[in-house]
Amino acid sequence: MSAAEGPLVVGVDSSTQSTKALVVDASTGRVVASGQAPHTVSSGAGRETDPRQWWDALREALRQCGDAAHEAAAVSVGGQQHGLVTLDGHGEPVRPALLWNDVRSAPQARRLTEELGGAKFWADRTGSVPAVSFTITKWAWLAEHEPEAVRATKAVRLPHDYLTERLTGQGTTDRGDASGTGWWASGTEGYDEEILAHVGLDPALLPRVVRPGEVAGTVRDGHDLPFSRGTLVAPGTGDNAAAALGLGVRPGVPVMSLGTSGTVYAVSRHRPADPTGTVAGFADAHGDWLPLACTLNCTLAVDRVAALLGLDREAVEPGTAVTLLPYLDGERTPNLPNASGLLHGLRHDTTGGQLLQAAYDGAVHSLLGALDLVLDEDADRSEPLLLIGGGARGTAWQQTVRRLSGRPVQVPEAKELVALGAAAQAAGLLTGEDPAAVARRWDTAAGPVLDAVERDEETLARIAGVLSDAAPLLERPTNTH
Ligand SMILES: Nc1ncnc2c1ncn2[C@@H]1O[C@H](COP(=O)(O)OP(=O)(O)O)[C@@H](O)[C@H]1O
Ligand SMILES: O=C(CO)[C@@H](O)[C@H](O)COP(=O)(O)O
Repeated sequence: MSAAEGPLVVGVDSSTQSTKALVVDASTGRVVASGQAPHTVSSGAGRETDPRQWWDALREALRQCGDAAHEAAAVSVGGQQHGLVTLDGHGEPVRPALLWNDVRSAPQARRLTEELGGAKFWADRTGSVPAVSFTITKWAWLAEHEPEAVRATKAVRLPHDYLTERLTGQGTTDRGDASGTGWWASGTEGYDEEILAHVGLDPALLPRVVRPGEVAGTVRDGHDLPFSRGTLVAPGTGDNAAAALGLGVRPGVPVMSLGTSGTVYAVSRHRPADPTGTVAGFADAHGDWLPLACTLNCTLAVDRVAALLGLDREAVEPGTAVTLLPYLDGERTPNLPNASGLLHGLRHDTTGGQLLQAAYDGAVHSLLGALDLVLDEDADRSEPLLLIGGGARGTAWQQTVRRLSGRPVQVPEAKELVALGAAAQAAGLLTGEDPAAVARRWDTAAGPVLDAVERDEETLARIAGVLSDAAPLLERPTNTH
């Protein structure tokens, strides 16, 4: 390995299934070392992870990076959005974190929306109508189901805040991740005291919101990570905002991420406020906005269908007339938290490969339905769709997105765009540059462009028809939720 040209920085992606760490040369963007370690998510009715697993996974991922991590001059943590981390007076978790894909708080999401002036009030005030993923719905669920846990809580954090605080000893967050809580007012860019009072959450329990470009703190003594005391710690952010930074996207460029969650988003200069709730009006980590739509069922759901069929995930076959709505975890886009998977149109001659293709089609249909809504009106519709996340490696995913979007699709060669975005934020702290400009200098979005093909309108219309006709079934709770 050749010597680095500039200082080294560390970028972390603590996402739902695993933690990834990259040591990056701040001058060139070259990844000098990397590591990855898994965490577990509970199954059954809820989705929970003990936050201490994230710390242990971070330690293991950094161990895999070897000596390079010791030399880092700055570090930044990107993390899965929305998770509710409740800490006691010693900074220890009161209980496991409730994750973004835990749908038990669906009644609380509905109730909160109604109690405080309806969907338009929420969209105007916070940028988003609270969906089942949002932190505020989880806090309301906890208050109702485990009041003793709420009483024991002395600090409320998001996943990336938890890790950053263990590094610095200070409770901080950033505008990107704060905008996914439901208690951050996007108009004033501060905590919304009326909303907090409504859910009985003392603002003193919340972290300080660090501004873009500001230092969150420095690495403290007494931790078990390979950083030196005094290493700069950047604000960090939610994983989607980190990936937007990591791609250096300019307003109007659409991104689709295929991971545990599926997301579509674009940077915008305008503060979003969609009262239908399809688009979440998040802030980005940069000072702009990140209108975004998110599905709960993406790579894990399609991989599950492949496993049930005993097929490799690439063993798709064309010509399907089957519709598979892969809502194995309930769904958020469309807003059907009680839904389960639904299959329609099965015939004697349907093959396993066609069923698998139907699962891909169903997952991608949900995301594409929201794509136009996250883009500003004046966005250039011929701009390639940037495809990222673990699923973007798969040919079946790439071809499905291409066929159903009718757009050119660009697949960046860089694999870990969330961790790269965090690294760009850390590098920006050292050099005083805009982190998105750092990422553009690193050329992180470079990769092959698959030309546009004619959009498969027939499949899109068939799926939309089944979705609409099956609405009462999809709204009905099943006995597993
Ligand atoms: N070569 C591949 N083809 C298709 N899917 C893949 C491939 N490699 C990984 N994946 C999928 O990527 C997912 C993990 O993506 P990732 O973006 O790391 O998830 P998350 O950030 O949500 O933890 C896995 O669920 C797996 O199904
Ligand atoms: O809830 C959302 C976005 O609103 C998810 O995108 C989470 O941020 C989880 O991300 P991954 O672990 O799938 O990357």
